Amino acid sequence: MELTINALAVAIQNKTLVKDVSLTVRPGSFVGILGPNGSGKSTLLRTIYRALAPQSGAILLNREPLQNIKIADTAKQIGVVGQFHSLSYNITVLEMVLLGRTPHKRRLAGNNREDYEIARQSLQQVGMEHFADRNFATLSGGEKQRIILARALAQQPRLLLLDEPTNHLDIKYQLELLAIVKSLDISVLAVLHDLNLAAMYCDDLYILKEGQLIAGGTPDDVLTSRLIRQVYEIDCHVMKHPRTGCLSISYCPAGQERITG
Ligand SMILES: Nc1ncnc2c1ncn2[C@@H]1O[C@H](COP(=O)(O)OP(=O)(O)OP(=O)(O)O)[C@@H](O)[C@H]1O
Repeated sequence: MELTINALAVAIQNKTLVKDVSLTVRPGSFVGILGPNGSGKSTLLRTIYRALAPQSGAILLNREPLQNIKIADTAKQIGVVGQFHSLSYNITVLEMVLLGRTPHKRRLAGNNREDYEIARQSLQQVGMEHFADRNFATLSGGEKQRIILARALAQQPRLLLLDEPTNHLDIKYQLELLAIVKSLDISVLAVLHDLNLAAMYCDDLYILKEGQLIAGGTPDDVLTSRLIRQVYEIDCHVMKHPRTGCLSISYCPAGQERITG
């Protein structure tokens, strides 16, 4: 699925939080949105999944304006993994993942064999199949985050929107989660904070600052020390990782050339 955003503006309480944003997520590509805290990343994502209405501009799915698509149809096509908010529903993990099947079912219809199979496969994809019968509320933050991804996978979306999906995960699971997402043959738009993870997994990156896009392109194009300084007001060293060939960024706190020695 192709996502196109043209000259989008979003305002809340008369304050414009997203200004003139245009970007494209090509079918099957993994696109990252980066930017400092409060730069409008979540606001942009929430507008795409229709939790907020745009002030102006257009959002198109496969060139069809979003407002022409029924909400029930967008629910089938767009999966969302939002920011972690210590969810503690008192249901089993399998029941939580089965909720991902809801947009595909008639109202009040129960889960059928296919729903169970898809839910168990999704649990397997995130390495959590042995947690199926556990009470969701008793999981750790990182375990919950993986189950929420499994729920989105069970939805079998054609576009996945992720808001800081690696929050609460240790580094092994950060890498694993992004590798799972990358291996899916669907379009992904993810808000990320970790520039190194973005460099490793994203095909394209866009950088937001104060609601405006200030750069877009491949990680090699975007993640320059000059741009990182402009956006985050820090010094850094950017090099190619000798094993992965991806950009690798190390940070130098402002005004400190050496911390030890
Ligand atoms: N409902 C709201 N009412 C008023 N201001 C809001 C509302 N939602 C967001 N904002 C403000 O809009 C700005 C952008 O918020 P947003 O959550 O989109 O930023 P973000 O880039 O995702 O930030 P972070 O990296 O900290 O998660 C922030 O200054 C925030 O305080």
